[in-house]
Amino acid sequence: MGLVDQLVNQPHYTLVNQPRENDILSHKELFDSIPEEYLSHKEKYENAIRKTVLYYRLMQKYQNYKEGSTILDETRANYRNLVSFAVFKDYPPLMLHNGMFIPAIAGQGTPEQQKHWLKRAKNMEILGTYAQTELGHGTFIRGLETTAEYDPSTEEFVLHSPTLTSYKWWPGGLGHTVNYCVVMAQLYIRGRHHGMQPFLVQLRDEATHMPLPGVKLGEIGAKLGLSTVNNGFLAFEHHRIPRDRMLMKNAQVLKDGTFVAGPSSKLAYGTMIYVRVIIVNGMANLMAKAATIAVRYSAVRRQSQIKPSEPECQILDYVTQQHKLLICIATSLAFSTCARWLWDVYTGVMGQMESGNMDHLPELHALACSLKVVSTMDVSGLVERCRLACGGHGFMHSSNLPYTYGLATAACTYEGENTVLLLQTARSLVKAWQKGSKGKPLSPTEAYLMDKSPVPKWENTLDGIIAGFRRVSAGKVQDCVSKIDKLVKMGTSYEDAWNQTSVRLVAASEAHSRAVILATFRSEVSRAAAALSPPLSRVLHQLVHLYCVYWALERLGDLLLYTSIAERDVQELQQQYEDLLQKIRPNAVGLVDAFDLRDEILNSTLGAYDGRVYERLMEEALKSPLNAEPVNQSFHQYLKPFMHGKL
Ligand SMILES: CCCCCCCCCC/C=C\CCCC(=O)SCCNC(=O)CCNC(=O)[C@H](O)C(C)(C)COP(=O)(O)OP(=O)(O)OC[C@H]1O[C@@H](n2cnc3c(N)ncnc32)[C@H](O)[C@@H]1OP(=O)(O)O
Ligand SMILES: Cc1cc2nc3c(=O)[nH]c(=O)nc-3n(C[C@H](O)[C@H](O)[C@H](O)COP(=O)(O)OP(=O)(O)OC[C@H]3O[C@@H](n4cnc5c(N)ncnc54)[C@H](O)[C@@H]3O)c2cc1C
Repeated sequence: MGLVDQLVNQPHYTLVNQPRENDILSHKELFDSIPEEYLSHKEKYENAIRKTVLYYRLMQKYQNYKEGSTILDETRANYRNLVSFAVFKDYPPLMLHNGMFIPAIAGQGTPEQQKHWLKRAKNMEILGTYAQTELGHGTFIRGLETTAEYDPSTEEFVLHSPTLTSYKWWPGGLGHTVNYCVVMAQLYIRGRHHGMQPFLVQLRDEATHMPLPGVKLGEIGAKLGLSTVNNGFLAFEHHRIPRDRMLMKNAQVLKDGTFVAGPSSKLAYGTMIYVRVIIVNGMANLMAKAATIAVRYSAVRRQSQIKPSEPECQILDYVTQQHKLLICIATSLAFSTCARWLWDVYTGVMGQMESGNMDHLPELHALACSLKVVSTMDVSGLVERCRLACGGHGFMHSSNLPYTYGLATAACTYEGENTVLLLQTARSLVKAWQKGSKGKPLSPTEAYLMDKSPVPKWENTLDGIIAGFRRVSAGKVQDCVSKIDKLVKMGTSYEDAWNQTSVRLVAASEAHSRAVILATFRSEVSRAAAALSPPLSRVLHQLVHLYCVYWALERLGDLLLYTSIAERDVQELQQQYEDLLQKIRPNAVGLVDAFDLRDEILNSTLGAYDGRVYERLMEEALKSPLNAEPVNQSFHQYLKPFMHGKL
């Protein structure tokens, strides 16, 4: 399928745009008569639960969950991600149920455990989340304090939260929604530590929903965004669970307390790799949504004149507006192509691991970390740019740009804080450099690090730019290795040398990510474009070209340091960039229309297909409860006495 065909015909579109009678979005009871901004914190949550139940009942009715079709395939189709944007401006309270609870069982449970628990979870008979982070630790997993002590006399695990900082803190849906969860806890058997293991724990009575004895639950309070996700806290007071509740696909605990280690202790972290891979595609969706809103609004909004003799122009005709927004279209496509490529890498490595081959897990971990970071970092920044590009109306909740920013920026922190994950990829790059320097073969995505050929003459072509980014990455990695080696030779410990080099390591890791993304975007579009009409192929290649030139101009300093790019090349690149803006401008609206995001999914006064921006802004304004009466009671209660000197 061609690239844009993929956009328009992705499986989720068959679900979302299917004939009316089966169209989830045609059920208007899913939508709010009163904008949720005017609800209280508690009402927002209760309304989200109301819509969640409706939404999942319709999903179960309309979506063809083929028995055996894994949640991974369904989530990959993305329809849940997009359709849920229609029903919930923020994520639903059950985001973690599908996003991590089910994948954790699928990835960490034995076949028997999967058979029993996946069925109940997918039928929504039980609702779950993934509880790893604690009040005191999120990044440093080895520092997590929740314990699971095995008692062979009763064949049970005793879960306990020894300190306030050991309280599980953040898991979505944990506060009041779910009744089960996968808890990551430090396993101890007869006083011996066996690392972090996953446990499937019932938290609430299935009939009364009351917390079970020894389980303390609550929600963590108001946040920047995701106000309906019901992030909560959880503490255990010597809470006992049966032995068969440890998810034992990788490591096992036998009845007598014998611990059987899995092929790698890091397999317990597998759910995080899966989610990082999924997040890249989620970012592509958020970017498509924000770009559609901002580009359509920029085609409707007329402001000021380019020539005094002419009427006010579309703000999209300002080259500065094109500079702000056309990269957003390209970015969405870049991350959706990279997401599919990364998903294929992920499923390939998972398949190899099923047959015991762990060789490619480190490369997958490094790729998942780096692409999760760059996609969340770029999209957060560009969604905010879309908001700013819409002026005052972009600041309205009814534009849906502030909510979209909240969804994007949250992903910079969850599933691995971005700096920490870039350092993980840097760890892989330094190891690759050291390995390659000994003549050992490197993984496909890191092999370029060993290109010792002389720096070639710079070329202002896609090949030239991609090769340039690889030179930057290799050069940065080499500088990091040299600095670390130099510090160690001066007597600094490796760990301190690593820390003192960490700013450069993060930059090297980002450079590597950009080299991977540019190369993947370019090759995936070239492959897809072959099946497309020449005009469509041309505009997609223009977007790839724009994306590569944009990032070359954004990273000029690095290119000047590590390649032979010269001043005249830079002048030419800048001109290429401006020419591309001019070429793409006529197709800008058509390109965002090709994302095919229905009005219900955009949920935006500025981005609706009919362009009735001003009428929609006024319609939304009149929904404010304050507009129900001409004089608010506070005038008589406070202002009038105050203004008359009586308060
Ligand atoms: C719109 C966007 C969304 C779209 C839809 C999304 C749908 C999904 C819904 C869910 C969304 C949100 C909910 C968020 C849920 C969470 O946040 S869950 C909690 C997430 N927490 C983390 O990610 C913690 C981050 N910390 C870590 O991963 C580790 O602590 C860290 C890697 C930072 C360090 O681990 P250490 O134990 O200190 O290990 P090191 O010594 O650094 O490394 C040891 C070796 O292990 C390898 N490693 C580390 N992690 C992994 C892994 N995950 N998989 C495989 N291998 C791993 C590492 O490379 C080292 O290997 P080496 O020794 O170099 O060979
Ligand atoms: C919206 C949202 C939803 C979430 N949902 C869940 C969930 O469902 N389940 C769950 O288990 N967790 C969840 N989390 C928690 C999330 O996974 C953690 O917040 C994340 O892993 C970061 O850990 P932390 O908050 O402890 O930050 P820290 O790790 O304390 O980071 C704070 C700062 O310290 C820096 N830092 C930390 N370690 C290092 C290091 N080694 N080197 C350099 N710098 C470092 C970081 O870069 C950062 O700048 C969620 C978080 C958010 C925001």
